Amino acid sequence: MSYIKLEKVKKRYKMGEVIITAVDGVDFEIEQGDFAVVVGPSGAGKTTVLNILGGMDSLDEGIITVDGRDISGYSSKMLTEYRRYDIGFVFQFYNLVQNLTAKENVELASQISKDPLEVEKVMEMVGLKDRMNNFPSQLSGGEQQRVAIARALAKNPKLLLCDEPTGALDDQTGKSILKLLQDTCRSTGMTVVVITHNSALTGMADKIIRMRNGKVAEFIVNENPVSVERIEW
Ligand SMILES: Nc1ncnc2c1ncn2[C@@H]1O[C@H](COP(=O)(O)OP(=O)(O)OP(=O)(O)O)[C@@H](O)[C@H]1O
Repeated sequence: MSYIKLEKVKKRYKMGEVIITAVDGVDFEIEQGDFAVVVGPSGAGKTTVLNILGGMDSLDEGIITVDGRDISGYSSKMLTEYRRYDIGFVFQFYNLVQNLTAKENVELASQISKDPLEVEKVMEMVGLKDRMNNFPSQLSGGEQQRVAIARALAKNPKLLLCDEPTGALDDQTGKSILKLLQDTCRSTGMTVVVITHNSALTGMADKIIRMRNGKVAEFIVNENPVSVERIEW
């Protein structure tokens, strides 16, 4: 049994009289410790899949199993716990609390975890040991994203979900963030799923899920993922 398994997952949104099928029968599997990339054009359904996988949205049909548990059958209370303890999220625009320091932003997450990692260690992991007491406005975009990653990692989640984590960053900074995510995946064995519209990222992934019109257009198992440094943007 795979660590993550989606079977015939469907999600529709009703906009007045119109029904939009955002996810239209999606199947894929990801193993524990995989670095997986979900790639595809705008509107393909990538964010919807990630939100469902992270317990932030419900599905209409299908089954999602994570670590042997059928989360598609979860009540809203169970989903809250799932989000709190099992999932780390990283967003495009960091979503940091502006009047808290970098360290305090990370502590916020570790405080609600059952089995948190040590905050100072995580700050060191993401390369921000010397910037812990800075506020978000005193940090560059790349550094703010490192804080956001530290915040997600500090919870010690089963799954790290990243929605366009480099979308607001220049190419070099984006690469350094991807390197951090890939290194974290390799060194901790954490399962990482990254959404992107940038096909260049596929070379560094173990699993590539290419989406189009709410469906999986292509699923690739990459036996020889390369390091970020070798990716051409
Ligand atoms: N809350 C919502 N209400 C109505 N329609 C929605 C909602 N969320 C997503 N959709 C629609 O579902 C489809 C898939 O959207 P989704 O955001 O998952 O795509 P995406 O691949 O992540 O695109 P992008 O790269 O632009 O973020 C789109 O047509 C979108 O307009």
